[in-house]
Amino acid sequence: MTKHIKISDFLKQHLQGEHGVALNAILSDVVDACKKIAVAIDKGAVAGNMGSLGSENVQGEVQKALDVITNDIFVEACQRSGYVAGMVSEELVDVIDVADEHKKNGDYLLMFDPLDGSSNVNVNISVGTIFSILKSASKKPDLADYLQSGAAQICAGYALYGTSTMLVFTTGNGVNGFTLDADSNEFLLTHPNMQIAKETQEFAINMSNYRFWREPVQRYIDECLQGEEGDRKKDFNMRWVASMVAEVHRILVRGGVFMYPTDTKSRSGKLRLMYEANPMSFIVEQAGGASTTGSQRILEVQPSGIHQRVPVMMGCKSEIDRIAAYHQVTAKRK
Ligand SMILES: O=P(O)(O)OC[C@H]1O[C@](O)(COP(=O)(O)O)[C@@H](O)[C@@H]1O
Ligand SMILES: [Mg+2]
Ligand SMILES: [Mg+2]
Repeated sequence: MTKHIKISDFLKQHLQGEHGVALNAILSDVVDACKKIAVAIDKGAVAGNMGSLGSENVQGEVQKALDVITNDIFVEACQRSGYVAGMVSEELVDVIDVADEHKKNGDYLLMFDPLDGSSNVNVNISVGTIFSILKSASKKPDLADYLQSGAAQICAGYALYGTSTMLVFTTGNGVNGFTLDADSNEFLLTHPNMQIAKETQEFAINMSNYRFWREPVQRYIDECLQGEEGDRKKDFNMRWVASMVAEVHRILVRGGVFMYPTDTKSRSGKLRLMYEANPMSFIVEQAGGASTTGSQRILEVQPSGIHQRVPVMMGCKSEIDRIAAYHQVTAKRK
């Protein structure tokens, strides 16, 4: 059997330089949180974790019990290192100020979606956790410290609770994937230097929104559907898991594009910039892919709010360039 490197050894070996010590400590806490979340999800109905609560989150979405449980696990675990000054969670309206006694060297910010794809949780389909780390200008961050573009991220990653539990992350030096070994309860490096395939014949989009999309998105999908008989001269396959983490992971492993564009029902898009689109865009770009709103590289979007939404198209670079070009054609015509 191949001997895989443990994530703790990988962090020690690879995280050096300005942020090395802090990232090592923060990521160790993230690893711990994701292991605990995996257990909570795994226990499922046995622990009574699978229902909906009466409450709504900041996005007006009905909260599942696991949305709240996973949020609490993440917040609790990730203030231990002493390096995190504040956090933003999909599940909480306001920023989370980390108490002073936990802020030894706390000038890093952690944005996260504790449970991505939560509509899949009680039908036993893969879900995930997404996180992004920024450096704060101050140990007592104000709103402006949080509102940095995705290009400023120093680390981003996700955990996927699927057929295996995996942790995938980047610190701006490629993308590495680790699988949780149930025997040792350690994440082991199984997917070094993940790269997105240069060509693809697979797209992921919620087709039920077709009639609400703008013209460039309809054009791109129409051409995929025309297959061999159309301009693309090849057949395309489609997937839609409805968990962004699972879709992006599939794209890292076997290629493709993922799209949640703006449409006439949700004019700003559905996905959240700071803890969904930005971290996934950083990972996708680091794996050789691309990511756009249609008119702008996602990592260059200047946030105006911590829960801001954004249209998202990401994956295989040549396909994303094509989609962006279709948006330009429409924009020029106006
Ligand atoms: O149900 P829809 O409209 O297809 O949306 C699916 C999308 O919504 C999300 O589930 C949003 O994530 P949350 O579960 O964290 O709200 C994405 O993961 C996924 O791509
Ligand atoms: Mg999500
Ligand atoms: Mg969520």
